[in-house]
Amino acid sequence: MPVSNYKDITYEVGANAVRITINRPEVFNAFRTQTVEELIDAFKRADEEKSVNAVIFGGAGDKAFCTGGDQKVHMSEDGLYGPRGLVGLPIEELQSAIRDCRKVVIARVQGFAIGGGNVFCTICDLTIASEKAQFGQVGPKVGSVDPGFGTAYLARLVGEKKAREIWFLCRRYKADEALAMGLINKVVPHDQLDAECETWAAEINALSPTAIAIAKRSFNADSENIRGLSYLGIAAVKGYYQSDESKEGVKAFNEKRKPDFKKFV
Ligand SMILES: CC(C)(COP(=O)(O)OP(=O)(O)OC[C@H]1O[C@@H](n2cnc3c(N)ncnc32)[C@H](O)[C@@H]1OP(=O)(O)O)[C@@H](O)C(=O)NCCC(=O)NCCSC(=O)CCC(=O)c1ccccc1C(=O)O
Repeated sequence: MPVSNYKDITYEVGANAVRITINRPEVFNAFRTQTVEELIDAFKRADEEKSVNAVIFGGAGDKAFCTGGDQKVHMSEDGLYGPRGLVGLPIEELQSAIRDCRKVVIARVQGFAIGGGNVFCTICDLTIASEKAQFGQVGPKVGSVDPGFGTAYLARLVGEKKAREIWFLCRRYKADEALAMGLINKVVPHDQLDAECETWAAEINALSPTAIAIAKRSFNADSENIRGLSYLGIAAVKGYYQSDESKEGVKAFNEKRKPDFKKFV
């Protein structure tokens, strides 16, 4: 797919990094099938980019990095997002593309990193956040769950107790709390976020690309079993998405009311 055909994202090659940006600020950079397809294409393209060692992955506008799956699109009869992948958008392929990309992927988080957006922060190699950023999971509140990297790998970053708290309470965490729990690498004043990301990318760009690629593969190897778990788990989520219990979560979010899950159990 040529870069000029991207509708939901932008792709730019800078001096120190490729910048991949979700460009759907009107829905807080939530993703739909098209967004995920374009992101897969972009991360594969970045993997081949010879001039830089890093990717800066962000979301357009000031409000959100990414708030996960687009809940307006998810209001479908069959409970799925569309025609591709296990749940109608190939999120499992995108998570793999980010991990398989030989560049250091830096999440640039200026606002909300919620749901699947929080999973992106978990998977990216590094995360740099503005002091205005907020992190959290909403899955069990809106009829969803990530049964792979968003849970099992999250526990490796923040520890089992904290990971369970994140999923079982669905609270929001400020940037300094995310830093303290090990979810992110650095918090900076809002207006210094881009400069900080660029500084990190420039440092990385001075290093050996092959050594970096081997180090990334080696880090990944130790948690590679989670990819298998993820594929099986997301296949199970497909069945859950088709249930009335899950559909109630999506409907309630869109109707701006509290969900009533108990009536479906
Ligand atoms: C981000 C919020 C906390 C912001 O709250 P607030 O400031 O009160 O603003 P709102 O009024 O709620 O939102 C403003 C505006 O934006 C729209 N919006 C926000 N997020 C979304 C979204 N994800 N989809 C569609 N639209 C969104 C909102 O509707 C408002 O628009 P109006 O037109 O003005 O009404 C809060 O908004 C929030 O919590 N958002 C998150 C919503 C959510 O449910 N996200 C999806 C979670 S589930 C998921 O991401 C799974 C996706 C997936 O593909 C997957 C599947 C299976 C396994 C794994 C995965 C995976 O890992 O991704």
